Amino acid sequence: MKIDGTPYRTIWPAADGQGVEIIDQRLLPHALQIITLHTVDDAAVAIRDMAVRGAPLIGATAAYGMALAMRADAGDRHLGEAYQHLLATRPTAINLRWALDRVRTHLADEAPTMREEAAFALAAQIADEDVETNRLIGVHGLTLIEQIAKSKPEGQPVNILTHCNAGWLATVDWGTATSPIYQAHERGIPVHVWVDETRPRNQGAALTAWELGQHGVPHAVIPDNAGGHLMQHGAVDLCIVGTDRTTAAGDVCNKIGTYLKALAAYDNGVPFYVALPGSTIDWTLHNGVADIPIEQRDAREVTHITGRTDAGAVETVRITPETSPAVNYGFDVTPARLVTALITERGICPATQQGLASCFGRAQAAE
Ligand SMILES: CSC[C@H]1O[C@H](OP(=O)(O)O)[C@H](O)[C@@H]1O
Repeated sequence: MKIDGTPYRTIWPAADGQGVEIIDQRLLPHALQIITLHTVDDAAVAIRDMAVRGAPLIGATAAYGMALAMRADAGDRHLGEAYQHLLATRPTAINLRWALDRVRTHLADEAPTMREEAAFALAAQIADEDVETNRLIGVHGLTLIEQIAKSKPEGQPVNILTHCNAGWLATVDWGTATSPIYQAHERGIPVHVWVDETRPRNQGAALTAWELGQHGVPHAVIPDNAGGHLMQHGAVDLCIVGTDRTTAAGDVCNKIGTYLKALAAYDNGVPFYVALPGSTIDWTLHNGVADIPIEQRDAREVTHITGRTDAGAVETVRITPETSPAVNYGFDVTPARLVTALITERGICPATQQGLASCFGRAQAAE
């Protein structure tokens, strides 16, 4: 997508061939800072510390991390060490393991002398595939927005609620949940987005709002707890969120608070869609609540908040008593029964084992 009119992706090989460049998302919306990753550890730190985040972008960054590792040492031992080092960064987004497995499998068959070039080529391919996959998610999701638009008075916007950031900043480009929104906006369909701020890291307030503003998409940032009220009063036509891992049975793991939004949607008869690429499906799991590992992050993300003063200084301040402990679960799991459907690059899929298997041409594994 564009930033101040200039096309960007979230990750790309440096022009001088000396590294991989990323947008450091920790500084948005206050500053646009591009940083260069030179080593596999740079990539691991960028994922762990959320300079890059979002399941597909985590996967692409890990793939480039493996390439940087091969540049330093293409031996079998280092291949395995790099895999484990990157895998240990964050536990929930399945795209991390998906990308690492794909790269390790590909490199295992290569002579060490060929691994650096092969790894960078595959990382670039993974990035390019992500862009096209997300564009297709938008194409299919657009049909849902078009259907609702037809039922509304002329000029009235389709009101869409989203949670966290499943935008182009969470992927290499387009985003997952935002791709249908961007494509509807670009076709002149009036849309308005309710942007959950998404405590505690405020990916919605800081990233989704910034993205939508850059693209001219009408939106409003809302407290996480406002969505149910808006749904009760008919202000939400549909919800579209992303996911970090979805089971073969359609249970959806996403940023903490998604489950509560799905419950409110279910109670108010609001369609609740989840946008995802096939790479975010964990075909080995069927019970998301029981089996998906939920990342617990530093309590400081809850006890402190970062913002920019009116004078322009970016500061982090404490918002809780020093004596009060805090607990920081990063994700929750929405059972498939609360999901209207899954928007994928293959089309709109039922959130069922049979629906996903059919969409992705897979034999149904026994539960
Ligand atoms: C398209 S994946 C987006 C997904 O990732 C976010 O988590 P995080 O910012 O912690 O990486 C959030 O769950 C989004 O829905």
